[in-house]
Amino acid sequence: MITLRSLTKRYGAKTVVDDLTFDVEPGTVTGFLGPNGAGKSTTMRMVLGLDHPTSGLALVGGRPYAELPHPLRQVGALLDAKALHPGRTAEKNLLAMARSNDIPDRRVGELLEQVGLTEAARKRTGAFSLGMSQRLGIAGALLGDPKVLMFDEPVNGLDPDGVLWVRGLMRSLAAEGRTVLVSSHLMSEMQLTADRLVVIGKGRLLADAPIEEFIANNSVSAVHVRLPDAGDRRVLAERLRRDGAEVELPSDGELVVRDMPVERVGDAAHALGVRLHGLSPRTASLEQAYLELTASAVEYGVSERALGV
Ligand SMILES: Nc1ncnc2c1ncn2[C@@H]1O[C@H](COP(=O)(O)OP(=O)(O)OP(=O)(O)O)[C@@H](O)[C@H]1O
Repeated sequence: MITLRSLTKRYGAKTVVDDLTFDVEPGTVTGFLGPNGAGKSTTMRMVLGLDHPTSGLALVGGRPYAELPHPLRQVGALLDAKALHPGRTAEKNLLAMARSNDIPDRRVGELLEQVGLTEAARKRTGAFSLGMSQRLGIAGALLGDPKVLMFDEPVNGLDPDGVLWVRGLMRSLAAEGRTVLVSSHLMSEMQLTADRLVVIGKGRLLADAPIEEFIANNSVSAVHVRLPDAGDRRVLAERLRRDGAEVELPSDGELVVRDMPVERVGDAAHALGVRLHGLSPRTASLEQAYLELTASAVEYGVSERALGV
């Protein structure tokens, strides 16, 4: 378990992590999201004792990182895939990590195999592609068989096969009861991987919720109705508006209904005797919900004019 309590980090006058309080629970994959510069990496660095909090606490299994006797056996992390010794081989990089934490040498071979790097074991990591470095970084995180894992953008640079592999790995680590915190800007990937989301913006906590609840709370879902008859369309729209729904008529033969569950829309159509060709509830994607929530917390955004909207 990772525990943050009023965690705060200031650089000069700038507060980059601002009073963060949340728990990352075992047995789940928790997605850690936020716009560029929101403070995700700084938060992870504080959990790993690489940055010191200005105030507040960052604990792993109830203790600060500095008090963990064999830290790699308690918490594994991939923060920067290129933070390897470039002149050393993949195997030597992992061996150095293993020996400094009393981890048996045999784990190195096991991990290289698990991440698909057995054939590159004796290559210097300076010549590795970003994807290979990511795999080696993941091997390093898993080396001590830790209960807590943190991955900063783990699919960055991976091919589709690699992305699929990371997704399966995160899910299986959580299924083994481990605590998994993973940051990514790829919303579609997060929607497939995470159980829970923690979202921050400008260092502050914006949301901490199960993924379905997050989407429901931060987006508008709608019911799309298709009707062949224009008269029926008007009659149904009027009735639904009277019953409190917000109704749009975006194109011929279609109604978009908000603020009303699909069952009530269907019942209203039935009561009026109007003929339907389609009735479908549409839920917003995680991406839509995320953009809605973080719109005002984007620090390094592109103006609407530049986007041509
Ligand atoms: N050593 C430092 N000195 C001064 N400012 C820093 C330092 N490290 C980070 N920052 C600032 O802290 C803020 C948060 O950065 P951080 O890398 O934690 O964000 P992030 O959410 O991980 O962003 P990204 O998604 O772009 O990786 C940024 O404004 C960054 O410029």
